[in-house]
Amino acid sequence: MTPAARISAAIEVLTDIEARRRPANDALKDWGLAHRFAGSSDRAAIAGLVYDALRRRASSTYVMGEVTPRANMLGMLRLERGLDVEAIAALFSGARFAPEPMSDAERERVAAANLDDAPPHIAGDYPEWFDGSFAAVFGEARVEEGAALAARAPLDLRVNTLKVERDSETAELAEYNPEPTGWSPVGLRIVVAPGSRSPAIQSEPSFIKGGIEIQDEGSQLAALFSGARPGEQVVDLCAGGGGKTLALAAMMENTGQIFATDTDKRRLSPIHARLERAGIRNVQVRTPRGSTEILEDLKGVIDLVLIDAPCSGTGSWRRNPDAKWRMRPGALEIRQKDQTAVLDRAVPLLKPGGRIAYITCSVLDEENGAQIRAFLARHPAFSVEKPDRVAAVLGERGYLFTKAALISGDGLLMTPRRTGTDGFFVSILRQN
Ligand SMILES: C[S@@+](CC[C@H](N)C(=O)[O-])C[C@H]1O[C@@H](n2cnc3c(N)ncnc32)[C@H](O)[C@@H]1O
Repeated sequence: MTPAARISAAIEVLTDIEARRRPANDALKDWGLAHRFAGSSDRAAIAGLVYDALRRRASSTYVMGEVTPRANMLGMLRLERGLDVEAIAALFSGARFAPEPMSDAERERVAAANLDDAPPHIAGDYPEWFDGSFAAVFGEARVEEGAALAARAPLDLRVNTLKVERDSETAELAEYNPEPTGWSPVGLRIVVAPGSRSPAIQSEPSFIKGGIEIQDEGSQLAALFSGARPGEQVVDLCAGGGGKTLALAAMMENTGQIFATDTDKRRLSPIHARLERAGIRNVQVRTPRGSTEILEDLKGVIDLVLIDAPCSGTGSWRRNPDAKWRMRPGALEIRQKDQTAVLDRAVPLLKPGGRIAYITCSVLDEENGAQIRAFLARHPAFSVEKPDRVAAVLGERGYLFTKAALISGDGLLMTPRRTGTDGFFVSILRQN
């Protein structure tokens, strides 16, 4: 396909996403099924265009003065890809399979595109109803924080230290030029150029043999900050597919015991194959059974309960750029109720002096600090561990990390702008 034909296809996919309010991935898959002639490079390029357009939807449509998939694409090519008017006109040529030529008004808009007078939610590319929440956390920096959350994310890997070392995996994956992550001692980062195919990591021998897992550096750090130690008794209460469980098992050197559960059986099911591949022997999966409390026998004996809480996912907008436009205020309220319930469920499991690691991939205080403050009001026997102690697990980089992250009395917040990771909040609640 020509570059112009790819743009037409991407506009078609954006139109489908908007008309049927469906996830970008589903719309892209359907397009692929209906256009089997398109090769894998074409598909990757079209997906790159669609995701970049979604990342910059508010700012692109603002500069073009209309909210349509075509305006979204034109504005994105200018603002995100940095193409000038003539380069865009060459793509919007009206030739066979190319989009219609730009009108005079469109040319003028593209030429004059700038965000100098745009309101924060437009320049930062986030939904307007989040503006109050973003202002509460980031103040004047919310435009830059929003823009960093709208940027493309690198591909991060966690090296499974139960099987291999970071240096050997760096050599194994040399064709992708992986770099050690800045903070996590077990992370590798691969930067993917815009519109290029993401490396097929799942087909790599390193992955198949359990040497690496795909996991954002922020998620790796959240697991590290729990301070899980060899020999401990740990509950992973929201284990889902097991990303954090696997990281905890490696930190605990396959000793002690991790009880992994989740309220949703389907989300839990991939964990079995992942544990097997990673060579993990200290995890017991507790699959939920109706309304029975499956953790009854663990009351009062647990050192650490990890809560990777269900949340808005605002911190992972880099990886799910369409999710931010689909989210509604009602969904946030439901998540907050779940978070409160899951925090309270952790308390009776702890032995005296035990701790809860509360984690979200959200940047909103409603799901982070406000949850912690409400928890402390309900459970005065707990206190928040000081962030410098939490970050001490990073050794000498711990100090720099506490300068980079957003620290409060409630915990620490990572963001793409501040720590170069997805947005993650971590609070360690210790029972006195
Ligand atoms: C952020 S995801 C977990 C991701 C997982 N820990 C990982 O690292 O791959 C949150 C999980 O919480 C689960 N969940 C939602 N409400 C819950 C509750 N009340 N108790 C336990 N888990 C819950 C969801 O099913 C979801 O799998």
